[in-house]
Amino acid sequence: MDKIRIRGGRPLNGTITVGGAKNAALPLMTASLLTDETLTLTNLPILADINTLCNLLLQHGVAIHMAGAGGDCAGRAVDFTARDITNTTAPYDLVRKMRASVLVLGPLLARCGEAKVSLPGGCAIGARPVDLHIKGLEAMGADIRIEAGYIVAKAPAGGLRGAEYVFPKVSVGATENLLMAATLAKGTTILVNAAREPEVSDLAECLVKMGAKITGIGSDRLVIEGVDRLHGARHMVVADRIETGTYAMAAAITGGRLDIMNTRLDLIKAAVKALAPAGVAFEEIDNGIRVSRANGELHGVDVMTEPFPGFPTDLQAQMMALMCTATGAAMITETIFENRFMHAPELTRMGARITVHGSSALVRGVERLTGAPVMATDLRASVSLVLAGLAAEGETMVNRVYHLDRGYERVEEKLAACGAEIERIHGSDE
Ligand SMILES: CC(=O)N[C@H]1[C@@H](OP(=O)(O)OP(=O)(O)OC[C@H]2O[C@@H](n3ccc(=O)[nH]c3=O)[C@H](O)[C@@H]2O)O[C@H](CO)[C@@H](O)[C@@H]1O
Ligand SMILES: C=C(OP(=O)(O)O)C(=O)O
Repeated sequence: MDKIRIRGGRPLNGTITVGGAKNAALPLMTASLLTDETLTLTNLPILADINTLCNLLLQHGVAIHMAGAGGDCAGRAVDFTARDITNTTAPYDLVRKMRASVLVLGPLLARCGEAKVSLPGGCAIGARPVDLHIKGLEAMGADIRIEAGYIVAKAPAGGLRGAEYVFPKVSVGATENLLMAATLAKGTTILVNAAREPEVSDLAECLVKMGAKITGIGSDRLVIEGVDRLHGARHMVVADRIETGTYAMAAAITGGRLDIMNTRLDLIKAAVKALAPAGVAFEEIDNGIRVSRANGELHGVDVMTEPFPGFPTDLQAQMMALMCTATGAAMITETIFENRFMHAPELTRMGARITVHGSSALVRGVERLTGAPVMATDLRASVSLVLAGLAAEGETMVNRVYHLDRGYERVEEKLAACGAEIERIHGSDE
């Protein structure tokens, strides 16, 4: 397994380019199942999760080619063509590798009238149930049974029916599954208390380009009028706001200055609302954001994660790392996932003072962190350890960086280009 070695204490200065959002690219890729024409996605990031989903789509019969050329899906612009769906089963050995694979359920049910999708199972940060996906599709007339670890779903003879579904809690994935299913349902679907994340809106905008009839995009009430079929389209994946926020915190934690390009300030409003009082300065520049410390010092601020437009849970671990060396204390409360503080004991190994009480963690700032060998446990925890390593005195070795590769493209290269002393150590696949 690869490791990442960092020698910290150097301010980052330079330019970092942000890729397309992993959490937008994944649902956008599954939307290709809704039409027999070609969906071309541009600004597609090169990530492990993208490749995993490509493998899943290929076994459904989706043809995947570099736009304008043949080949795999490692490029930036990729054609997805589901002319004939030859298999409606998403097997455990692929789904368990990437939970978002469950997003093929709605499209397969809508296009083919059936789907057999492995239950994704939990992951490090929580149980990750899919009951809301199932209940919403049942409201649209689907007959769904759980058999031997699989979701076995069948649409009514005439296809899925439009329905009004009120989400008992906000769910990004369930909103996306139902949104895609509703585009081809008979009649109108109203999704109430729908997720408003920019990645959901990006999916909705792509579906509209494909011929879907959707109103309320960006709100928590989506109205979808089903159509008989969707056609191909070309869509650019929205910038990754989590990558943007991560690199903003990299600038802040090292006391440097970064120009973060191919992204927008409005995508990280909630993060800015928390970081500005902490002493981080943001300036909008052409096609990006300039980030540095406002006046040298960082101050502890309290943060609570919430569904969009609140503070993103996917930036919580990075914020905790930043608060470790801030003056004063910070109370960080995680309201979305039940086990998303696994970075805390690892940061403590680096000298951080963190006390976890249930869904809250109290961080008391220290003068300086010290480098140490640490273990990545999940995607965002891994990058929070990289951030801490950039600021720490001495050497930090981050183990199990396969977690990092799920959602960050060439992170060590991007940081090294801005002055970080960071390198990847390729390990055996033990
Ligand atoms: C690929 C992708 O887009 N992943 C994102 C997506 O995950 P994901 O779509 O899995 O997250 P959800 O928004 O669905 O989860 C929010 C909460 O609802 C719960 N829940 C979810 C579904 C369900 O059927 N039943 C249920 O109880 C979850 O356990 C969690 O506690 O949104 C999360 C919250 O913004 C982000 O952290 C993930 O990065
Ligand atoms: C939790 C995340 O992703 P996933 O839902 O794919 O696990 C994430 O992107 O932080």
